[in-house]
Amino acid sequence: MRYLTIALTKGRLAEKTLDMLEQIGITCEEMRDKSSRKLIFVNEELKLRFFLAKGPDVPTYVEYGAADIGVTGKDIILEEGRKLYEVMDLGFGKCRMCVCGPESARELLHNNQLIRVATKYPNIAKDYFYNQKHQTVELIKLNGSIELAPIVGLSEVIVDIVETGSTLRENGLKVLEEVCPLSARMVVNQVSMKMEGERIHKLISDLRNVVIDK
Ligand SMILES: Nc1ncnc2c1ncn2[C@@H]1O[C@H](COP(=O)(O)OP(=O)(O)OP(=O)(O)O)[C@@H](O)[C@H]1O
Ligand SMILES: O=P(O)(O)OC[C@H]1O[C@H](OP(=O)(O)OP(=O)(O)O)[C@H](O)[C@@H]1O
Repeated sequence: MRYLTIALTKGRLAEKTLDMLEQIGITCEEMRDKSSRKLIFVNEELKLRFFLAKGPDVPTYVEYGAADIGVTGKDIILEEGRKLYEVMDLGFGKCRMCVCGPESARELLHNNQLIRVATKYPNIAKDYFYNQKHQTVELIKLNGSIELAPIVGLSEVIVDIVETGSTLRENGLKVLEEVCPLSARMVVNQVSMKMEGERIHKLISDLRNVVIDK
């Protein structure tokens, strides 16, 4: 039996992913050790390999087959647009992709004006404004602290993730429009799904029993 390789997302989603795998008997304790610099872990007994990668790299590993399975956020899947199967909503990491800004920017959105939109997610923002709203905007790519953009005058609005809303509140911004709900998803390489279908379907059905909000 060959090893199945699973790519997990570093950061916020990692712990809950490991908890969920543990609930179905797949343990990889070593991965919880934050002081370790080791990148790949093997469970000999289950013939599984795991590694942690940056979110946007997970769909890349899965599309190329370097990982058979991946766990990452819906935001990343939409933004990266890779060829893969999204097989399951894992029910954690819930948040929303939103258009946010000061209250005063609301009318700019309604009047279809040419506005600047700062975001870490240019593909999601482009699809929303161009294909769904039919509004021409200028997109500005940022890499973090997106809420700064409308405060310092870089853009009129942002497209970003909102979870509790505290970052917006503390910076005097509001959700102006909702783009889509987000959560962690399991993705599968298209060839692996055919070649290793039985093992992958077993994993999916085991996970379904422990997923919150099925
Ligand atoms: N409040 C939140 N902010 C950002 N992402 C969230 C939040 N809640 C859940 N998520 C999910 O967690 C993933 C991001 O986790 P991560 O910790 O890697 O954050 P990041 O800030 O995007 O990464 P980085 O620090 O590398 O820029 C997102 O892709 C999203 O699906
Ligand atoms: O609604 P909230 O609960 O406040 O969460 C949303 C915030 O969290 C994320 O930022 P992150 O912490 O990843 O930092 P970053 O801005 O450097 O990406 C996101 O980009 C928002 O800024």
